[in-house]
Amino acid sequence: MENLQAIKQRFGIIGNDLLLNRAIEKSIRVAPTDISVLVAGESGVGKESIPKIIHQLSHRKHAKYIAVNCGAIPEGTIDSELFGHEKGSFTGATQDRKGYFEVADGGTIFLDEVGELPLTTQVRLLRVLENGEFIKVGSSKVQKTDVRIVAATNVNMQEAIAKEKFREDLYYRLSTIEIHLPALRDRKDDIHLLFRKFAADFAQKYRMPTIRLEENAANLLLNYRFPGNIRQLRNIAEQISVVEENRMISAEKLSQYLPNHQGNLPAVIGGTGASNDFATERDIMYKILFDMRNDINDLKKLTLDIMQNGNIEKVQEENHQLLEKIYEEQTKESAPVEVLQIPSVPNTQSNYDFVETIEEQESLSLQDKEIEMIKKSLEKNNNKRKLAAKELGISERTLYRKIKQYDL
Ligand SMILES: Nc1ncnc2c1ncn2[C@@H]1O[C@H](COP(=O)(O)OP(=O)(O)OP(=O)(O)O)[C@@H](O)[C@H]1O
Repeated sequence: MENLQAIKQRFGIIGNDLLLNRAIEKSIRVAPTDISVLVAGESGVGKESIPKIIHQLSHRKHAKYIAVNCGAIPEGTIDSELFGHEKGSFTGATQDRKGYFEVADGGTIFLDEVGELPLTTQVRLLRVLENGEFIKVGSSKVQKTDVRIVAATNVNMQEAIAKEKFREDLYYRLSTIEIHLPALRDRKDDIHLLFRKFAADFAQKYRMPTIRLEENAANLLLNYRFPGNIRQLRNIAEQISVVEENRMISAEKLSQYLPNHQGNLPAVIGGTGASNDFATERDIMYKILFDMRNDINDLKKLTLDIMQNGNIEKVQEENHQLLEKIYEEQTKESAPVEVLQIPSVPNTQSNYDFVETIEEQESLSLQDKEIEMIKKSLEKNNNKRKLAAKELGISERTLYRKIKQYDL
């Protein structure tokens, strides 16, 4: 059996918790067999690494590994995605299409969020599990495939069965072996280890010094419940790494990043909980508006100087400090230097570059805003995707897709 530490390193798994180790050991042991595995655990605990370990340590490792987010595929197309379709079987089916079960023949399919599968698809899946048979949408020909299935869920499957949302027979077929990953709050010894690793990663990514926690902040982190588990811890480490100028983080500072934290620390602005989030948000908005107003005034002055005084060198000399400030800010955001230099002769090419850069930055900041709003809503709704999707005015599936897309 491959060494546990080596596996953790190979798959980027951090932590020494006993339950985590057991889950990995179980994966290693079950890998060489063809047994179906169900990975269970709350959202964000790291379920995705288990099927990868299983596939890589199995005789199937040279064949395909396909991960499917069952919750992210629209109900109308999921059968076609999984099992393929024949040309003309529905409007838009202009060609025959192979499904994942055909493509992954000889390999492994990871069915993430398996509890989201529609009941009709569950019937098809049961058949594959029982005898390796499936039928393409719109076809009558039975095809064979040899695929190992690893599924994952963060919903209580017993409840789903009781509510008749999930077939009991399929559940038993899928969960011949069940591997449970513990919630982060139940593996407290790993919290710091993970935080330090993420802090170091983000320091490298954003080329800034690593953030560190003061002792009381470290204690605060240990006692937080982490409804979003490791995904949430990672996001917190990223937010603090990017936003905080002082790299030594106090408990007071940290508490601003822990939604619904019920600690006794003095609130920085306003009350606690959600209202505090909004108070903080409002203050941030004021600060942004204030900074923007100053920037606009600076730019107005600069433009006026250029218009009134045709001598660029003189304008540069007189506005030395302002230009230095702009230069500094822009290089921090790694914008191209050409944008910041005032050309002494008109240069259409560099003007064009400038427009492009602005557009690119705007679309990037729009994406950032979207990410920020999703994160906020998830935190506010205790990671309940249904509530967050409702609040954001998007479908649960869209939200699910975006969470995956942005790795939230
Ligand atoms: N032990 C770990 N070490 C380092 N990073 C981890 C660990 N566990 C999880 N992560 C990171 O946390 C994030 C969430 O992990 P993952 O997507 O596997 O969670 P999940 O349990 O599948 O969640 P969901 O049920 O919402 O899909 C990922 O960025 C992953 O890399």
